[in-house]
Amino acid sequence: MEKKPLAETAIDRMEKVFGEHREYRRAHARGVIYEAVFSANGLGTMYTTAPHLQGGEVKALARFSHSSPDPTWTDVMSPVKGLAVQFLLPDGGITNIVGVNSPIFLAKTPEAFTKILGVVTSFKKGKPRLRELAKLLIKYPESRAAIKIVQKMHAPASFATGRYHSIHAFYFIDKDGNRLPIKYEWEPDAGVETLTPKDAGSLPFGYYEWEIEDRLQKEPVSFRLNIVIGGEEDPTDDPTVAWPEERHKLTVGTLKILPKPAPEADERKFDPTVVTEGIECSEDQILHFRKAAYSISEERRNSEK
Ligand code: HEM
Repeated sequence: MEKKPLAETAIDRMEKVFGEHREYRRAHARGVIYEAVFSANGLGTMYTTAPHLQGGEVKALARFSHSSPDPTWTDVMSPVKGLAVQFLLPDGGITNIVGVNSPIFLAKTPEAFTKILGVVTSFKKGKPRLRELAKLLIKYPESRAAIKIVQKMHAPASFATGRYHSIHAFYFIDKDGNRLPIKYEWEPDAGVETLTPKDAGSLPFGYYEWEIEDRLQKEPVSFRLNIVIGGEEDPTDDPTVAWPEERHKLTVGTLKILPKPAPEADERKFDPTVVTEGIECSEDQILHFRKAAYSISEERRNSEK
C-alpha cells in the first residue's frame, strides 16, 4: 500500500483530535475577514524589491481568527489568535503574511509536529498516555518553550490589540541581489492589550468578531508592519526559537483594516509560502510543510460545500 504523505497524516490527526468540522478550515476554523489597505512608507526599498514595499498603497484582505480547528470552542479556549494578510498586488498577483500572537511554534520539524499530534489523539480518546508525552518532550525538548508560552498566554483584549508574529524567517532580496534574514511582526496601533483569565472567562461566544466590527464602526483599526532583522547567529530554520528582543526593527508600512467585511473572500487560502519577487522563504521545514497542509485543508473544506 502506498504511504500517505506526512501532511495528510497530520491533517487526519488534527481531525481526530479536534473533530471533523465540515466546510471549515482544519485549523483557525472560526474567523472574520475584512478588506484592508496597506501603505508602504518606502523604507523597505533598502532591503527588498517586493512591489508592495516600495511605497504607496495596495489593497489587501485581512482575516482574524481563533486558532482552534473546532469552530464551536469558545473565544477564550483559543488564546492564540491569528492575523492572515493577503496583499493584492497591482499585477494581479498575491503575497501573504500569516501571523499569530506567539513568537514561536511548538515543533521544529513536520515529523515532530505529527508525532506530537499522535500523542494528543490518545488523550482525546480518554487514555492519557502521560508517560509518552513526557518521553516526547524529552525527545523534542524544543517544544517546551512554546508549550510554556501558550500555557501562560493571555488572550488579546481584541483582535485589534494583538501583536502578530510570522514566527518563520524569510529573506529580503534587494536590487543588487543581497539577502537579508527577517521576520515579520504586526504591531497594533491601538497598543498591545491582553485580558486577565478572569475577564476572558466571562466573554460570550463570538465576542471578538462582534467587538472588531463595533470598533471598526467607531475608530480606525491599523497595524504597523515591522521587519525584525536577524543577526548572524539567529536561526532561520527553527520556529521554536525566538530571536533576541533587542534585534533591530524597522517599520515598513501600515495596514488599515476597512469597515468592510469580505465574507465572499473567506474561502481563500493564506499560504505563508506564497511570496512575491524580492522575498524568499527560509529553510524552515515547518514553513514548507504548511504549503501542503493548507492545500489539503482547502481541498477538504471546498469539497464539502
Ligand atoms: C506543522 C505546522 C502547521 C500546520 C500543519 C498548520 C495547519 C494549518 C491549517 C490546515 C490551516 C487551515 C488552512 C486553510 O484551510 O486555508 C491553518 C491556518 C492557519 N495557520 Fe497554521 N499550521 C501550522 C503552523 C502554523 C504556524 C507556525 C503559524 C504561525 C504563524 C500558523 C498560523 C495559522 C493561521 C493564522 C491560520 C489561519 C489562516 C487563515 O486565516 O486562513 N500555522 N494552519
